[in-house]
Amino acid sequence: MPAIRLSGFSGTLTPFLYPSLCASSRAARARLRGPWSLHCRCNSTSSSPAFGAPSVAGETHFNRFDPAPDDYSQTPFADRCILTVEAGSGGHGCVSFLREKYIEEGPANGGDGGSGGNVYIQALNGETSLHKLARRRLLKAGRGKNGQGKTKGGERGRDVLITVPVGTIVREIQRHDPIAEAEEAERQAEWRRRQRREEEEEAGVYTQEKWLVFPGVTSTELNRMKFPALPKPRRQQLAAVQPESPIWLDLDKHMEAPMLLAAGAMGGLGNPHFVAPNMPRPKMATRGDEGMRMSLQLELKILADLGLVGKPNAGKSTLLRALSNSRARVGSWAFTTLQPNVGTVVLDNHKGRPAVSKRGRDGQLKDNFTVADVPGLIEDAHLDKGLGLGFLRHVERAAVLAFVIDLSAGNAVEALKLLWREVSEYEALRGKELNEETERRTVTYRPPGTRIQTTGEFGELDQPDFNTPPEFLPFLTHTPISSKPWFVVATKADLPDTQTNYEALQKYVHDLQTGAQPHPSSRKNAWKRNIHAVPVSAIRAEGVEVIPQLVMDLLE
Ligand SMILES: Nc1nc2c(ncn2[C@@H]2O[C@H](COP(=O)(O)OP(=O)(O)OP(=O)(O)O)[C@@H](O)[C@H]2O)c(=O)[nH]1
Ligand SMILES: [Mg+2]
Repeated sequence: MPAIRLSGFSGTLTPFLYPSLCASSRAARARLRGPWSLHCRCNSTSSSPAFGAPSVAGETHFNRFDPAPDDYSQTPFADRCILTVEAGSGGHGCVSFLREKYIEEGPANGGDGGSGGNVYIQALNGETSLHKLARRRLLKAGRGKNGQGKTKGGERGRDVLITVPVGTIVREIQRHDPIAEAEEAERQAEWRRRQRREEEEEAGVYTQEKWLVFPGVTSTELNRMKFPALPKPRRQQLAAVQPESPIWLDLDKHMEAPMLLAAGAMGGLGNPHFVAPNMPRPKMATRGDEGMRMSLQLELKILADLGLVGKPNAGKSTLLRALSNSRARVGSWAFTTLQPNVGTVVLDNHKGRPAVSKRGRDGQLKDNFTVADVPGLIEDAHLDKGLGLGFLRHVERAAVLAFVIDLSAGNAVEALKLLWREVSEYEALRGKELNEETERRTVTYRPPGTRIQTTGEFGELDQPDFNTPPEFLPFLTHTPISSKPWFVVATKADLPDTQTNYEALQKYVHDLQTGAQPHPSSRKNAWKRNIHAVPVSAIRAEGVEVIPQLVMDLLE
């Protein structure tokens, strides 16, 4: 990583914005810029009006960085939704008998019902939002087809695949699992049988939800019919790889293959299953099981490389436009941005191929990075004021944070301190939440090999198997926000009388590095190395060209 010293840094960045602050050489500036420059930004500065020249009164001059309020594109976006998923029900078994010439009363040949479709989930890099799922609300896998005569099994139900963006968290809210209920009922019945010391199987009875009978059976015949004991509740073999309940998934990586969420229910049994010496031609089959139903809460926490944190109207969206091809909405009022925008900054050395030389968080070579522009943050945002928590959630996952400060809107140092106060209050809240969650998981976790046995009225309590070594739950981890690398983007530097404000900010940032000032988050392990205050004019795309290099170095 090329060493960037603050003194050299400040001098090399400022000549066109603040010529008087410029002290050091052009060579240092070239070193800082690195081999990259922005893919699409280079000639945009020349098209902007001359630096410092006041715009002609009455003339409306719009460009990419200072667009008209209605010049934006907004892709539909949702970062949370509640979804009900239903695994497919099984098809019914079939009651049928062989019919052939010269065979008067053929044997039973009803096929089994097909099993229901499964529900899968997959996090994909191409997905960006949960809005499609938010609209659907209920996703149902297909029901298995019924069995048919001539021992033809029913067809399987259609599977359902839920595709979500990388960074989605899936939490189970509630579930209705008919098989688990049937298993529980079976366990209770077993226990009662054992109490009465009855070894022999109890004869079954006719229940409409469980049994299907031959269509020609009359009600008197049905009353006299003997039913075998109901078969034990069954699950597909696939159900073994289902995540344990309650589901809590953090899909923070691109998934090559889908993951099973809920396996479809088994189909019913055809009448050949009930052939017995005393019942050679059974006139009954079982119905297919009902599919499992779950309510899931999906939450997308954007996994951008750079998160822009700033007060409303600070110029975050303009900065995103200046850095990437984004068409985020820009307006001269607070809360222009109501939902996060993500832009991609492509690093290009103008040789037709990307300059790939840095490795990202996952060790992969990176030729671009993503920037998340989130709604502005006001005082007490951590108490959910303004758009508060809704956006702080996204900041939490960015690898690097850029605090965007409007130099023309009062004391820049105070503004930076306020932003840090909100962010660190949020961090404290999250820490508490995480501890509670870790505790919750510790209590409910049961190591593998533990079996539930049933004795006593409510069944025997869980008896951990002490012979198998316990498997520890992975700790819930997250990088504290304050220990993430960060820097300051002092924007609107083109406006008059912003120089002294910038100088004060720069001095404060320098003092943070040297330890002369405490870190604004007042945390112990807060990031203090390589903090820079970059003056930019996003509206003219000036000064922003050093940001990609800075971000790539910090990402490394
Ligand atoms: N002079 C000047 N004006 C700027 C600059 N950057 C942004 N602005 C203006 O500041 C206003 C707010 O810009 P936005 O980019 O919408 O600010 P924001 O931080 O995204 O605002 P919210 O989405 O409301 O949080 C707009 O009128 C911009 O034209 C700059 O570098 N110089
Ligand atoms: Mg905005």
